[in-house]
Amino acid sequence: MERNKYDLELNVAVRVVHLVCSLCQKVQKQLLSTNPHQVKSKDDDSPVTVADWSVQAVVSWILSETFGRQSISIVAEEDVHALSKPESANLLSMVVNTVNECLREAPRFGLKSPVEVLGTSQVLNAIDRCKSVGGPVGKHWVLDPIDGTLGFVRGNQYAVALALIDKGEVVIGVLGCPNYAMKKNWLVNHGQQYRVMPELSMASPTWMEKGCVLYTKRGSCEAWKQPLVFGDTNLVWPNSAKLIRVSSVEDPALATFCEPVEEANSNHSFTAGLANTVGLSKQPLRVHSMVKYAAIAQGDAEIFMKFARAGYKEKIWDHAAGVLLVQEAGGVVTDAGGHPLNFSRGIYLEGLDRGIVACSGVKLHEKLVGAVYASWDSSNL
Ligand SMILES: Nc1ncnc2c1ncn2[C@@H]1O[C@H](COP(=O)(O)OS(=O)(=O)O)[C@@H](OP(=O)(O)O)[C@H]1O
Ligand SMILES: [Mg+2]
Repeated sequence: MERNKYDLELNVAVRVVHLVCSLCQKVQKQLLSTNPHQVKSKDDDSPVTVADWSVQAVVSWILSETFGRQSISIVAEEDVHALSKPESANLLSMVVNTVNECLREAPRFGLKSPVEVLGTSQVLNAIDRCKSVGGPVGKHWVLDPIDGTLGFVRGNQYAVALALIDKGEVVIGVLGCPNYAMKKNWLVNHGQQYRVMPELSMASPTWMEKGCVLYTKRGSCEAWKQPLVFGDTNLVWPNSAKLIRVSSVEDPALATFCEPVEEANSNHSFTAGLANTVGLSKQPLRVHSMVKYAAIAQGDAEIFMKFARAGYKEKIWDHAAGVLLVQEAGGVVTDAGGHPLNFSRGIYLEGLDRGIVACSGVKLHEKLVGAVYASWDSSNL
């Protein structure tokens, strides 16, 4: 690949993810301290919040202004259906305010603010513009505005995930992880601490001072991590970017394996069986969102496995950014049959064989895929 190809796209994507991470932190703090009405249920009963819609509106507006509203293609998780209902009027006005507050801060992140405050219809249009269905031709931005919404409303881990697909391949991956500090024990402990001592945690000046943005470009064999910026600080490139790399642990007994928190999203007993077969001896690290991919990319964990129930189709926005980050940081990600994930077939990972196995190295990966072959027929999946 040409050396500077996608540099502009990557630069804008990293900046906008920083910008919306600051939005998310503010909304999560408010949500936990005061306002449960900011959470709404979607038709499938999963939660969606002011932050999901606001992040989508901000990212859509910035990308459209930068790359051209007419030509841009964005595939994103949220639609305007629930937000446009008459009973959602308050929520909609909160979203419009949140979007404008956030966009006012854009220059601090090296991005353009709108000349005038955005009105309700402009915000709804920005959210609604993200209805592209992707595919094998052309460029498509792929956004999960809040991945791990359950984690977000619980005061725990979540991620903002932005990727660019070109001709069916993921070429840029950016993951904002506002609650992922520099140490992996935050992954396990911080949600509990937050719930046990909410006032203390929020009063602490260091409470907000955590979180990072990871990013990479296809073929670079490099992945980077920047800390979030706080207060009135400007984002000045390269913002203390550090190279990240997967762990070199190959011994299953020393490996940490991550999986979804909710049994409904991945079969915990099947993965426990695989863990036993290959000799993983640590308890699984159950973490919400694509932070699981982030943990592998930066060497805090070695394995991520997800086996959804039969019939569930994985969506591209839940994986694109994280998969590229793990791969460019030196890891391996495939479906459970050992085949690469296919991001060229629309909004779903069509043809996915059983589940997803992401590892820091080939040896662990081979063992796990082999264990799936050996145990699948006797499982009830
Ligand atoms: N039934 C079912 N099976 C498998 N996967 C599902 C299912 N329902 C939802 N999802 C998708 O899983 C995303 C959340 O994944 P997590 O790993 O964060 O799950 S968990 O909260 O830790 O259990 C979640 O992403 P967000 O909606 O962005 O949070 C969904 O896209
Ligand atoms: Mg998601």
